[in-house]
Amino acid sequence: MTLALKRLSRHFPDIAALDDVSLDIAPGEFIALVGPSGSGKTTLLRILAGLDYPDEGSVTLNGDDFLAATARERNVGLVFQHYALFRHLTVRENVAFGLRVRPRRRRPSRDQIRARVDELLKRVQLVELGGRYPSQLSGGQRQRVALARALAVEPDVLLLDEPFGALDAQVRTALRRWLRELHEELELTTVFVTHDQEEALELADRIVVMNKGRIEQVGRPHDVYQDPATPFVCEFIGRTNRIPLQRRGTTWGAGGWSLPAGASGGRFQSAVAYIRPEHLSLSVPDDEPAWNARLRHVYLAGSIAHLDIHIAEINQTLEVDVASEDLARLSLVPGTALRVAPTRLVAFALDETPAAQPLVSERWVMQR
Ligand SMILES: Nc1ncnc2c1ncn2[C@@H]1O[C@H](COP(=O)(O)OP(=O)(O)OP(=O)(O)O)[C@@H](O)[C@H]1O
Repeated sequence: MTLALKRLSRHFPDIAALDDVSLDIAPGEFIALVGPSGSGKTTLLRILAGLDYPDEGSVTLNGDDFLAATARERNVGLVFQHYALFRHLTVRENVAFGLRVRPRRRRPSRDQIRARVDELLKRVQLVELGGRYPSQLSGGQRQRVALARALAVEPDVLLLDEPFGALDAQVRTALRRWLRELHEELELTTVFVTHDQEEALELADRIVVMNKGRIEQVGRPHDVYQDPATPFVCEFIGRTNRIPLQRRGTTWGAGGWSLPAGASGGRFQSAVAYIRPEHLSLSVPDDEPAWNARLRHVYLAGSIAHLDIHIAEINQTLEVDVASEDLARLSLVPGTALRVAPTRLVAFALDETPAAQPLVSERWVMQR
């Protein structure tokens, strides 16, 4: 039951909300669409829901034209951040709604609807609240009712747009784990829009990173984090340090540190390296290339400590993560002198055309 999106574009008068987007979604997959505000996530979801149409491109479900079907004909379940429940209906009536309004020949009997609602309320852990009205529920409970209502019609695809966006951090974390379990139990196919890259990394089978209406990268969370395809993905997913590199004969470097010979970069003169905070070694032996750094601040965050280190020779402050238990072992206190080098980085050579945005022309990875 593959949902195939091919070369979708959606133009508004002054912007391309979607620009040549292609994506195959496999049955049972949990896909997270991430990207900054205005990158096209909601537009893509609305097109799948039948609430908007592309100017170009196609969407097929098992080869059938999905766009030719109306929103009602498509068997999709929808939950939005503020998906208003019907205020005058109880929780049970809200959940039953999608089944009650079906055309008579497809409508289940009263008893079937009652059984289905019972089962769904059990699933979303709201059995005892079935008689309440939406105004008598917490935000998290309301979103669970909205999800039960979306699931009532046994959708082929579940579409969620920031469903937990308005909830506080703790409720959000609990609900996202619960959603993932529900997705697996019911063997759903889910497309989930979120601003929150941590949520996406934790939940999804694959992440789709969007930027200005285009897909920058599609991949498993670990791969996108570990092997970002573009500078945008490096900066958008996870934390990172960005360091400009200069060409030095056959190597690349910055200050007293250089990339081992054999690194790529061909004909280019400048490049940028992206280094994750956990990919910096703080005690490099004297005979290996390194930066001389000084520890500025230590921020303890539970099991992890975030450090700010300053490297005068490149005039940059970098973020480094270490396990909190290593702080004492490595005598890490503000003012400590360190010899620092990356253990892994992703670098992009930049074309020196006089364009405002230098073009990325080559990408390489160093791993020690
Ligand atoms: N009906 C519309 N008319 C004109 N422009 C629109 C319309 N709908 C969306 N846009 C524009 O298209 C772009 C993509 O919008 P979209 O809502 O898909 O982004 P998004 O990634 O979901 O953003 P957010 O995370 O803020 O919800 C934005 O620049 C938006 O202003």
